[in-house]
Amino acid sequence: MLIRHTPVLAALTQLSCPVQVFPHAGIQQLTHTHTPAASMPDEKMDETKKKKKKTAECCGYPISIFFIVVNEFCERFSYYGMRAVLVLYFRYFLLWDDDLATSIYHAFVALCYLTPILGAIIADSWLGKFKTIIYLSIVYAIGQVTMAVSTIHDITDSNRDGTPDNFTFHIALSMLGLILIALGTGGIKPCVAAFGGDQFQEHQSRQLNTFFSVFYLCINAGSLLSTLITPVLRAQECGIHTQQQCYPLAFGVPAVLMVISLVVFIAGSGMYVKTDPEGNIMWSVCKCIGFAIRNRFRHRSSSYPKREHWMDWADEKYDKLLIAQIKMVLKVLFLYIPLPMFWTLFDQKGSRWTLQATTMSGDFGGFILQPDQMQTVNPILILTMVPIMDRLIFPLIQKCGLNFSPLKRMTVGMLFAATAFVSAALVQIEIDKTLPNFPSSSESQLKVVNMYSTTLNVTISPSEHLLIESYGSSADYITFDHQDITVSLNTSNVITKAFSLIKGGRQTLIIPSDPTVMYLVEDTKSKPREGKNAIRFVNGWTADLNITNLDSIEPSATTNYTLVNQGKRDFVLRHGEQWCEFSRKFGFGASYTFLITEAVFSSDCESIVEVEDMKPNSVHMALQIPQYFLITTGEVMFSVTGLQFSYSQAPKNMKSVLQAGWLCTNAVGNIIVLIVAEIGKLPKQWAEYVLFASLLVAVSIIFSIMAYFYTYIDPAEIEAQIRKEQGLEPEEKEKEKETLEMEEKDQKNEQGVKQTKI
Ligand SMILES: N[C@@H](Cc1ccccc1)C(=O)N[C@@H](Cc1ccccc1)C(=O)O
Repeated sequence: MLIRHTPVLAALTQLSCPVQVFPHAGIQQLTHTHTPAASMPDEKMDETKKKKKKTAECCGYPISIFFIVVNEFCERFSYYGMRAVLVLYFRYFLLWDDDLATSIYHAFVALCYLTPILGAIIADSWLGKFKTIIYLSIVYAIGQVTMAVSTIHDITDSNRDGTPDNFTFHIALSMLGLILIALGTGGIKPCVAAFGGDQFQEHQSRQLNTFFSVFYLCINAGSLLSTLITPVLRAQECGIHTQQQCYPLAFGVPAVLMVISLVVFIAGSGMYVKTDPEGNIMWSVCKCIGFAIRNRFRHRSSSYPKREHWMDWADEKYDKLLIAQIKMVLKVLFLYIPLPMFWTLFDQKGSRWTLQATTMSGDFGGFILQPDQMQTVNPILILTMVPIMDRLIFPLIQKCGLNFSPLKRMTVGMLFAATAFVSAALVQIEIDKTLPNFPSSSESQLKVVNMYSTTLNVTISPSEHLLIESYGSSADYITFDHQDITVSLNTSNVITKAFSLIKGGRQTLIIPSDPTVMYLVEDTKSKPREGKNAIRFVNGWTADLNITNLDSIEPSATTNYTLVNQGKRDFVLRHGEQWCEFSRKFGFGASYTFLITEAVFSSDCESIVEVEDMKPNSVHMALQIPQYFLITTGEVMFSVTGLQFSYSQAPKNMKSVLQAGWLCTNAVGNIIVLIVAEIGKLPKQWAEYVLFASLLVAVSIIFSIMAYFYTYIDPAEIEAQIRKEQGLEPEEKEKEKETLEMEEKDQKNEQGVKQTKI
């Protein structure tokens, strides 16, 4: 176990404070007869006692915890539910393009994890955690309601055509809503976990650790339910004048959940242990750090004796306790420097891994999984793995006599995340084997479709000779390293035509019933998005046709691609009184051209020919389960432990600040994802996965070295000890300060300063 006896710890052990191992947390904690309250002034101690008496317990847990975990469940439902439909709202309601929609989405997520700093400062320096949670939850709920209102298209749809008439209004309102939500969700995030921790008393350290696991379970139960429910709500149709996708319901339910979350939190108000902030702590911290730096600079000459820690240069002016607390926080924040790399990998499961899933098959026999639904595997695994880890794995490791301290757990968590990316790379290699051979930027690809009544001999200069039967196509795309081609058809007389192909593109040459008007159409050159199928029709019938959900199609013409979902789809082809129904079952990620023959109506649509432009995805989405399993194991070891660690190692008055520091590592991780996406990618996706895995292994090695030198502390014990020391030596301290002030004036330093290291 990593514990080093610093002077204070040594002093503490001498003061009959036996060191006891709390195996569950893996942190050495100090049992103490001197509680922080014991060294407080009498009135303050009475107040604390009063507060502690009030906390009712159930099975060893404070009852107030119930309100906090329910509050967290509702809040996470609200947050993840809103997030699940946000990009679709940008894309299909505000009609933004893909790039703008995803950039604003990621910027919003990054903002949500930057605002915790603001919430923590407000809580620890000004309002206290309880009031901060209440006020910022109100801001959050207002944001959610604003967002829901912004999605009601009828507000500005004065001509009742089903689309909003004033987009500026909807954009402005939704941006205001999102800013309020980011302020609210981020602001309360560091406070809720820390406030939950504050409810526990000295004798409940085991329950305190279980609390963080239960807290994490509630987060994931809330997020799982909402990511399943809100997309279903969105898919409903609603509206006053015209029926549209029901965004108001999809955003409205999260808004209601946020209001419930606030009400539940307020309902528990009489039961909470509320710790008031000890003045403007953040301002004092900044001033103290500033003074230490300035003072160190002033005494840079070698004639001044060195001090153990650079913060000790604030000793002349600032309280020993404050200096010790700052040292504790800085030590942990320093340790956090490598952590964003974990989140950089973790957050890619929402982007890169979902994209990977779009190139796979989600047919699980009894049910179909859409690519973006694969993400729900994470909270499902969390719900099963946290109890297994807590009840089985960690106790087992402990029984084997292995020391699995929090920082070791976090390192192992990082390594799990790295192996998850190796697994993703292996899956990618399998997928790449099945992907079509798309043209490089200098190549062009061509396919030929024959809608002529007889088999045709097609020559594409200089050397391609094809024999294509009527209503048939060339076997696959032909790749050219030049763009200009000449096509010759051997009909009753030879027809020759020159074409210029698109560089880096895929095209089909359509030879209609009148071959002299043969023409090129552009094909998709990537897998259709979201695992959908791209389909189009070529009309070989003699007159205009109407096809369900497509525009009318002229004879010999080709429709644009339409995206259809997996499963059985029906199309009705109609011309005047004549019609027939055409059904096809689709898989994932394929592309087809359907050739409508002259006999379409007489054959009851049976004669329609299917040309497969791109094969359906064949690698199964189940292959992603190992990588999800590995990253979730990593998350349980890294994230749940990090949450506990940030609470346990923070001084009492800076718990929210350290929680915010922890959340900031996630914000930085998200920003790294954005930068990497912008800077560009490696040519092969699997190579990028391996690169990320290697980077995380390197970072985890650095982290384990830093962790080796970290000393676990019990902040409450140290604070109590310093308070005690201060209480015993006020005069001595006063004298020391006076001497040092004089010394500063004379610009002489003949006397060293006694230092205390935490
Ligand atoms: N496992 C995630 C929740 C999740 C739900 C659905 C899809 C993906 C993820 C989780 O527990 N998140 C926690 C902790 C966290 C994780 C990342 C960044 C900040 C916090 C949460 O509080 O949301």
